[in-house]
Amino acid sequence: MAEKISSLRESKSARWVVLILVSFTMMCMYYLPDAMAPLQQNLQSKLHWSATDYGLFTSGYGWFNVFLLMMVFSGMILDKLGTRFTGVLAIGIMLAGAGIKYWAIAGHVDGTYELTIGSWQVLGLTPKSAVVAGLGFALFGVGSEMFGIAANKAVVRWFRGKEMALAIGLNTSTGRIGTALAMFTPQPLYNLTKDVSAPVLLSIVLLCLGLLVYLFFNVIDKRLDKEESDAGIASDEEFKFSDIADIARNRAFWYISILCVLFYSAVFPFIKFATNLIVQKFSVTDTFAGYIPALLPFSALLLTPLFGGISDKKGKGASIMILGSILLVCVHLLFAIPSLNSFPIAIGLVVVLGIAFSLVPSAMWPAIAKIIPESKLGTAYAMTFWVQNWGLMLVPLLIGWVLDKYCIIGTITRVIDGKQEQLTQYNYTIPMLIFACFGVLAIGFAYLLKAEDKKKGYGLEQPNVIE
Ligand SMILES: C[C@H](N)C(=O)N[C@@H](CCCCN)C(=O)O
Repeated sequence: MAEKISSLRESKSARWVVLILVSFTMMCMYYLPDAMAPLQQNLQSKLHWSATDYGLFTSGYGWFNVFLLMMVFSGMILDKLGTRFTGVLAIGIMLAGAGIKYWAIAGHVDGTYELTIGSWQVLGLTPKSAVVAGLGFALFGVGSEMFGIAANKAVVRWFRGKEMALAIGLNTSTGRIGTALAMFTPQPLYNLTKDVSAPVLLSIVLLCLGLLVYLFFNVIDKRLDKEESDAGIASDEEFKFSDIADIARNRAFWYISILCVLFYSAVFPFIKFATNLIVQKFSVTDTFAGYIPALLPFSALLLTPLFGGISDKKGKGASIMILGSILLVCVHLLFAIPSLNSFPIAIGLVVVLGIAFSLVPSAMWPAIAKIIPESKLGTAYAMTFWVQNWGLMLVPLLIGWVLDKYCIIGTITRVIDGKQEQLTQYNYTIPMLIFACFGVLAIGFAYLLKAEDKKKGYGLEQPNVIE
């Protein structure tokens, strides 16, 4: 009997075109989450956001994902309706969220909120603009996470048994281009327009471009479906509720998910505060300070596919996660030392953080595909993202609160757009120690994962490529 194979999937060029299309959309989507980070001080002077308000707005990304279990629904939608429909739906949701965020940051929302439950002051004179922008970001977060799991599943579908980790690495890397652009462009855009919302508008344009490109992917992916059904190859099994229980029973899955929340909690929220940290600690200008954290996605951009390629050929996935977590701790501890304040040190540390940020994701995302069958992969990625979103939601809140409560060291007067503005000065030692603690715990879970792999034989330390 003739072997049932898909010629489209076997075609290297078709696989790589698919990867380019999905990754381009990923890049467009990664611009918005970090686009406000270089403008933290401008948000303080223009919209009167304190560090706590900025932390609240930043935490918005996870609100709906965490509390409304949106990612679990996203995983179900994905496993039931497929990557094409889910991807388009996700981009639509991101566009709606970005629109709300733009409206709030463009200055259409005035006044403050105060919310007290019993003796607990939940919101104390919080600018409405921060809350509404946070709600927009929350909606964007739903779409962004939904797209992330759809993209992962699409890449795994096209690359399983091939260059899977390399492909996931390249896909993640193009996301990093979006993050790097988000760090380089907002200050120049602001200097040009004097408008803090200009980067959000740019993100809306990028999302529309991403949508167009994703529609091209849909055309090719549909051809693969047709080819597989003509060849009698079964399409993915549909989502079942028992999938969640099956995945939740897998100990290795929990080790990866906990490692994921710890590791990413020490990276993404760090990026959100990094420009301000560098302005405050290393005494450089806002514009220049924004360029230093941009080195992080840049180094990750080059190294993630490199490490992905290495783990495809040589394996060692669990060990790579341990090494990445160790580097993460070293970087944050060195950032915490007050006397290390010369800016070449900041550059070096950010580059090393970029290495850590390449090692762990390049091994972590393919590892999930090794321990969970493909039919449940959408749900599994969704569950991991759900755990991770707790960190993405709570950690910025914690850091913003800690900064305002324990780290204020004074105020300075600066002339911004011809006006004298009072800007709060912070010492970032405690936040950096908090980030380092997440890293220490991440190392522990990476070791547990390695031990579990040895016991169960998932092959995390084995190569991915089947020659
Ligand atoms: C924030 C999002 N949930 C996330 O975890 N992003 C990861 C995953 C990338 C996987 C891409 N195929 C990231 O490292 O950006």
